[in-house]
Amino acid sequence: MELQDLRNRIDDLDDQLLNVLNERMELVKKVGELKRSSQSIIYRPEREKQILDRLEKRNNGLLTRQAIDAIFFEIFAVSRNLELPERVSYLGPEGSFTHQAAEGRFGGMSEYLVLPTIHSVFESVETGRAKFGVVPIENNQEGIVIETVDFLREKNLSIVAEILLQVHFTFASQSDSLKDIKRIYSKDIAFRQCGKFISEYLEGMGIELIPVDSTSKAAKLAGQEVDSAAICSSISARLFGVPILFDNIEDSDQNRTRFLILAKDFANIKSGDDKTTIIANLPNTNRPGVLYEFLKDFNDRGINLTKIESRPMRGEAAFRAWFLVEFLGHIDDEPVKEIMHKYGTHLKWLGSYVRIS
Ligand SMILES: C=C(O[C@@H]1C=C(C(=O)O)C=C[C@H]1O)C(=O)O
Repeated sequence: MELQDLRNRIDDLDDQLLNVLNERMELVKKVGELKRSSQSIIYRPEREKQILDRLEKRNNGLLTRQAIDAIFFEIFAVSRNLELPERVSYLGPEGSFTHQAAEGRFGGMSEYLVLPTIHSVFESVETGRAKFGVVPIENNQEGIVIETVDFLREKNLSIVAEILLQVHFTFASQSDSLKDIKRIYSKDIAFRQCGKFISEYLEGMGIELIPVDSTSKAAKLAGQEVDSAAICSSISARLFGVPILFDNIEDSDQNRTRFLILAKDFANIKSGDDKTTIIANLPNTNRPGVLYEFLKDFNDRGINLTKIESRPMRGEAAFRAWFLVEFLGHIDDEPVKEIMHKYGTHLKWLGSYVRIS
């Protein structure tokens, strides 16, 4: 078939797609009206998951699950904006991995509020300046993001969903020869995560490694100086127009960051494959076995714990800790309810949401 024939057929299909999408939007609009009249929540991650799972099962074409997710997350985001535009804040700067995570879930059309600190993201959601906030919570090579964990306890926000992002770093510079590069900008954590690339390609060349606040700031600087380079995300290299010389330069291809979407007073309906996050301020009984007994309650009920992170009780002279605890299951599951009831105000429920990781 000739190129023009193929393109004509693509045009026909696009016409059909456009009609079907418009038809879908009509239905979404009606759902929006129903939700508004019953004051219910617009964003339903568990419904979106159900749609994606169903499509994956039905799929017999070239599209991978990842591709289906990417296309449909965009459709969902456009739909939600039609139901009610909702602003999303995220930990910036633009081009950060959190930006990438937020856009992956809320699409290119949402209104974004770029904020400089994790604290300001929490605050924007608390004050209602944004409906949703996106923050990192952990990296599987570097561990927990302490600021996020501490604000989860301090503030009164709910976890709506989690996002998992595979972290890839690129080496970007306006110079096309490594010999001409005098300095590399990046975040200290990124220098660490790309140690092998740096020692194999750049050692002994007298190149200075300069840590800056964010990888997108690194990209911005590398865009202003021809003899500099940045180790940054591909999204920020593109944002600042710095050519990418090497892609995926991280030591480990297992490098993933987990992000949380936060909102005020949000509760998901059970999806059947959920995760729950709670804060445990266990009773200060001064007897052995308090933590052991708490964990045993999960074990006895066959609840799979996925994380326990210990943090200090600030403002006390004693060395006491509180815990961020995550497990598989939903707050409406009977065994989970039992534990919540047993410990009462010692536990704070942050959310039950569709499990991704
Ligand atoms: C249309 C709805 O609202 C939102 C949009 C969805 C969609 O586009 O299919 C799905 C879930 C919600 O996040 C719905 O709840 O069904």
